[in-house]
Order: sequence, then C-alpha cells, then structure tokens
Amino acid sequence: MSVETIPLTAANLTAVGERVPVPGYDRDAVTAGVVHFGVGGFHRAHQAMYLDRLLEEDFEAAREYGICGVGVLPGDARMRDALAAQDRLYTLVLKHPDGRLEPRVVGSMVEYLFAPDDPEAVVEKLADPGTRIVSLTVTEGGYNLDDITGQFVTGTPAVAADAAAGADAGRLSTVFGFVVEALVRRRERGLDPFTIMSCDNLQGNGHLAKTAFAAFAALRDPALGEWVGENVRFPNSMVDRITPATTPADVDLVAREFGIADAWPVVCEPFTQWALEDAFAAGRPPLERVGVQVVPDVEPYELMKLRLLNASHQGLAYFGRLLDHELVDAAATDPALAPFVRAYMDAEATPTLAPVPGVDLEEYKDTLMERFGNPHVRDTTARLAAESSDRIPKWLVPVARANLEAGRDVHRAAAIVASWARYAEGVDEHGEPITVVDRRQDRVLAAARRQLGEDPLAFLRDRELFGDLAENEEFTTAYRRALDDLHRDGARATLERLL
Ligand SMILES: NC(=O)c1ccc[n+]([C@@H]2O[C@H](COP(=O)([O-])OP(=O)(O)OC[C@H]3O[C@@H](n4cnc5c(N)ncnc54)[C@H](O)[C@@H]3O)[C@@H](O)[C@H]2O)c1
Ligand SMILES: O=P(O)(O)OC[C@@H](O)[C@@H](O)[C@H](O)[C@H](O)CO
Repeated sequence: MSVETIPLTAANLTAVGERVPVPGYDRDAVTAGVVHFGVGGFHRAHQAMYLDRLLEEDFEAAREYGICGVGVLPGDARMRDALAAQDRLYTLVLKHPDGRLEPRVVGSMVEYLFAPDDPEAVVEKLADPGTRIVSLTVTEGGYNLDDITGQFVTGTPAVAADAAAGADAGRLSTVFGFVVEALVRRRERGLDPFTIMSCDNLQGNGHLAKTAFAAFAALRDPALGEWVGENVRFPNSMVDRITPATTPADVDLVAREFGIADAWPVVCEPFTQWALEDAFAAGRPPLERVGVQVVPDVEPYELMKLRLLNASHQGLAYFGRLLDHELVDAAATDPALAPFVRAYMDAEATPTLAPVPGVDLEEYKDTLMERFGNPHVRDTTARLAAESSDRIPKWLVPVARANLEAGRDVHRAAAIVASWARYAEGVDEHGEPITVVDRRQDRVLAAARRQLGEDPLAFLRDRELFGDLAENEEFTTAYRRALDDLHRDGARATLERLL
C-alpha cells in the first residue's frame, strides 16, 4: 500500500516527523556562523550531519553555528533550487550492510546563497560579525595548486579575473575572490578574521588552504598575502564517510520507503569519522561532544585514510571498470581484485604509515574492506575513477615514492597507475567506450594514446602528475609489465599474476 508523499518543507516538519526523525530544535533560533563552499553530497552527509547532531544534543552551544551554504559554480543552481523549495532541509539516509535504512531529516543548514545571483551578498555574509568559520569541500582540484611545486597557479582565468576584480564584488566568481574580499572588509571594520576549515581529501588540507588563500591575497597586494598567512587560522582535518552521488533511484527510495518528497536527499554508509585539528581563531562548536576527534596533530589520521582508503579506491576504480563492475561493492568482493587491494594496503601503504593514536591498523583495513563491500551503498567505480589526475598524484604517488626511497616493493602501486593508463585509452576489454571524466582529460587521453605507439612510458612522463617516476627503473619495470599484461591478457589475468 503506498502512502501519499509529504513535500519536505519547514511547514510540514511535524507531519514528516511522524515518518522519520526530524530536528527537534527550533531552527528559527539557529543563526549561520558557518559559511560552507561546496554543498554537495559529502558536506551534507558529514559536517552538516555533525552540526545537526550537536544542535540536537546541546542547542545553546551550537545555535550560532548553523550553516549558510554557498554555491559558486553555474551547476550549483540545481542545489539552490532544490534547497530553496524545501527550506534547506534534506533527508540523510544511512544504508547499513544488512539492508537496513536509517533516515533523518537534517536541519543545520539554515541559509543558502548562489553566488552568481548576488556576489555582493556572499561577500557580506562572509564579512558578517556572526560568521566564524568558512568551511570548504571544493574538491582536490579546487585549491588550484600545482602538484609538483605546490604553488598556487596564478594564471587560471577565473583566478586572474578575481584578482583583477579586487573589491568589486560583482565581478567575483571564485571561492578565493569571495573569501579574501570578505577578509579585507572584516579587517577594515575591525572584526577578527574567520577560521578557514578545509574538509577536502588532501594531505595537510589546512596547510594547502593557507598556501592557496595567502597566495591569492598576495596577488591583490603582497602585504595582504602576508596578513592572511599570519592572521587566519587553517585547521587540518581528516574527513571520512563514503557518500556516492544521489541518483533518481535514491529520490524514489525516500518517497517510497518514507513517504517524503525530497528533491535531493543524500545517501551514504553508516561509518563516519572526523579528526580535526584544534586551531580556530574565532571560536568553534564543541564538536567533540558528537564524536569528532579534536586532536593536536591530524597527520597520522590523514595519511592512514588517504593512503589506505582513497588510494585503495583508485585500485578498485580502474581495475573494477575493466572487470565490468559498475558498482564498488562488486569490485571490492571480486575474487581477483579484493586480495590485490588488500595486498596493496598491507605490503605498500601500511609500511609508509606512522602509528595512529588509538587505531589498530589491521582492524582499520578489515573495516575498510567491509565498507567497500557494503552492497547497499551502491557507490560507482565511475565516481571513483573521475578526476584521476587530481587523485593519483595526491594519494598513490606519495606511497610509491616513500617505498622507492626506503627500498621497498612498488609493483602494486605501479599496477594501479598502469590500470589508470589502460582505462585512459578510453576503450574497455569489449571494445566499448569508457568515458574519462577529468579536468585534464585531453592531456591524459593523448598521453595514453601516445603510449600505444612509439613511447611505452609516454603516460608516466607527465611530470606534473608523476614527478620523475618515469626515470625510476624499478617503478617503470613494474608499470610496463602490468600494462603489457593488461593489453595482452586483460585485467583478470593481470590481477591473478600480480597476486
Ligand atoms: N563523497 C565522499 O565520499 C567524500 C568523502 C570524504 C571527503 N570528500 C571530499 O568532498 C569533496 C566533494 O565531494 P562530494 O561528494 O560532496 O562532491 P559533489 O560533487 O557532490 O559536490 C561538490 C561540490 O563542490 C563544488 N565545487 C567543485 N569544484 C569547485 C570549485 N573549484 N570551487 C568551488 N566549488 C566547487 C561543486 O559545485 C559542488 O557543490 C571531495 O572532492 C572530497 O575532497 C568526499
Ligand atoms: O571524493 P574524492 O574526489 O576525494 O575521492 C573519491 C573517493 O575516494 C572519496 O570520495 C571517498 O569515498 C571518501 O573519501 C570516503 O571518505
């Protein structure tokens, strides 16, 4: 028997609350002290969920830390419209491995601004005395840093245009332009700067954010760059919760299972973790009360997560697709791929890690394999294989480099890079096209094709992605062998040999 769906809005919350848990706190009394750039699936499954939990458990401590989401890209108009129609409420559905669904309506986002509609409003929101934290999930590429030099890339057209626009807010379009102009206005008005909190999957995400924002500010005025570097705090963090892109099937599921009409719910795994450096200038919510690990040094947590989880995701992505797996759980339980990924974790990633306080790495890896294998999350190998050129250099290449320096084995990391090169040829093992989604798509595809001709290491020669790995004989031998095997025998036989 189907029940009539209730549109998710603030006015309907009592009725919705008879079907799923909803905020029990007074959302009208929540003010937005956190401005978040990059309101996608992950932010809504993670930071917004923790703040919602805190609002529920300790309203007085949290009420000034509601969220104002900001979208700066044209594609964010969809999020603007979806959230506007439902008073910034959305349903978060945890998908347990046994099939159980755990829904909750999250209420911590109380404002949303679409920057192209009114750029000045974004700057003024940031400059508002009530804004204490500016958080970011703008993807790995969003920091605009050169992978080799680590320097901010000043020549990107949007960045150059924002630097030239300066205080003319109407012409701003990047996160750098908005945030730096707001910092200038705060300084002029005698207000303390806010804290900039990166929640992207980057090692030293706070340090990298500092490099990027200080360098952008220096483009406007070198003294301003120094001031940002010296006066703004940038906590590092490790964030974790596997959150696939929402599909139309998820929208249907929320309507069918819970009777809620939600244009853009979020689905994710039940696991969640956030290790956060306690480095806030203008106050912070007591997130430790809702399970966040507030620690003095985040680096061991970051390295553990990026090298075991995210780099293993790269191991699952290309081999998985070449084995015809659309879904990550199928890739992660494939009898040829699962032991390969686990062997990469054990033999190559783990030796590069320092002990992590309170974590048993063997248990952590067991849990990862279980998380990858959760059949209900329905994460896709296509999601994991997108933007490879932002991911492989940041997560996997550092593992290979550390092992080469220590004289340890690198053949599994080399094989994962080879699987990316094979994938980037754009054709699968049945001759069907593979759609490569990457901001450096042209370059990557061209290198993969060149490699099929006269130069077998053409793909690896991109120094921006791989540094000098193409000159390392141990790495190139393993890489060429894996690639030759992939071409001659296919992914399954290659994985079997690698074991
Ligand atoms: N999805 C996950 O499982 C997960 C888990 C941990 C961390 N993360 C981090 O969160 C990031 C976003 O993941 P998601 O799943 O929410 O993706 P998503 O595609 O759902 O959302 C990304 C958001 O970032 C915005 N964005 C992208 N590039 C930008 C730029 N250059 N400037 C400003 N905004 C930009 C987009 O407009 C969108 O709003 C990841 O790149 C990763 O660093 C994701
Ligand atoms: O989202 P990205 O681009 O950083 O990377 C893809 C996945 O590896 C990532 O989203 C993981 O699912 C996530 O990091 C789990 O916490």
